[in-house]
Amino acid sequence: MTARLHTTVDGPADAPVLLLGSSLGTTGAMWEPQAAVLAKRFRVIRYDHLGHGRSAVPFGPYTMDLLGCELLRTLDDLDVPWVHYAGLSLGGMVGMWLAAHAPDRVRRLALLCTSASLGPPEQWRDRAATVRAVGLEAVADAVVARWFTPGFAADRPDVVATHRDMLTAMPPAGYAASCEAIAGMDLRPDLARIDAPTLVVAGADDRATSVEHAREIVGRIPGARLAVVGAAAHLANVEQPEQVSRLLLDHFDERPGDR
Ligand SMILES: O=C(O)CC1=CCC(=O)O1
Repeated sequence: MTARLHTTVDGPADAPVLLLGSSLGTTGAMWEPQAAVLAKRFRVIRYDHLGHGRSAVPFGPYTMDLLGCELLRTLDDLDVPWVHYAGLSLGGMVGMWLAAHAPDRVRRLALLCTSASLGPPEQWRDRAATVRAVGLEAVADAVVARWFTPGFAADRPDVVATHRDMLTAMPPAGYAASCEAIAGMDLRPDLARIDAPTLVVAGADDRATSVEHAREIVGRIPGARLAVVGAAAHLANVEQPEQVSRLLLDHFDERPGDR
């Protein structure tokens, strides 16, 4: 089967690949605040999750295994043997899956505003049912309210509107099927197998995946480090672009002894 994920590529062809995975209800455009600065040092590949943006939208429900296998297939198609990987929220969940199930493909890992188990499952199944029945408008205000702090939302209504538009443009079937992947996810038993050096980043004001979720991941991945970004909600890379870019550049710098 050919890969079904839409990708965009920036940066030098001979630079190490940095693969960026985005949040539920967004596309690779979510990484716009980091793309140019990261592309000076890396070949930056952004992908849209299955069911999102310009990727294929097969029938759901999806699972983390499906999302992860689809990404592996995409790397095979692009002839990319290994990557550095940074993922936010759903992107981080897929990153944990990838680093645990295909350790030879992930050299260094950054997990932002994410969780290894984000219950209760019923809440995700309810959201999926609502979106299938009446579309994304029905959930958009509540979702976007968790993406940004109230102060940022008041200062930058333009940024909020751009991201809200991204969310409501999602194919409802793909968004709903992805909610079901989160409902069925428990990556906690996989985390001890991750051997890629890992940075976990939390937004201090993130109500979707709180600092406690980050601490749980740090506690289970050997050697993982935690960074908490102040004045940031769920889309911390959008709200605090410079801080997050700096954390990623520092973390993905090649170190002596890297595989
Ligand atoms: O959409 C939300 O409520 C927050 C979220 C959970 C996983 C993800 O990618 O976003």
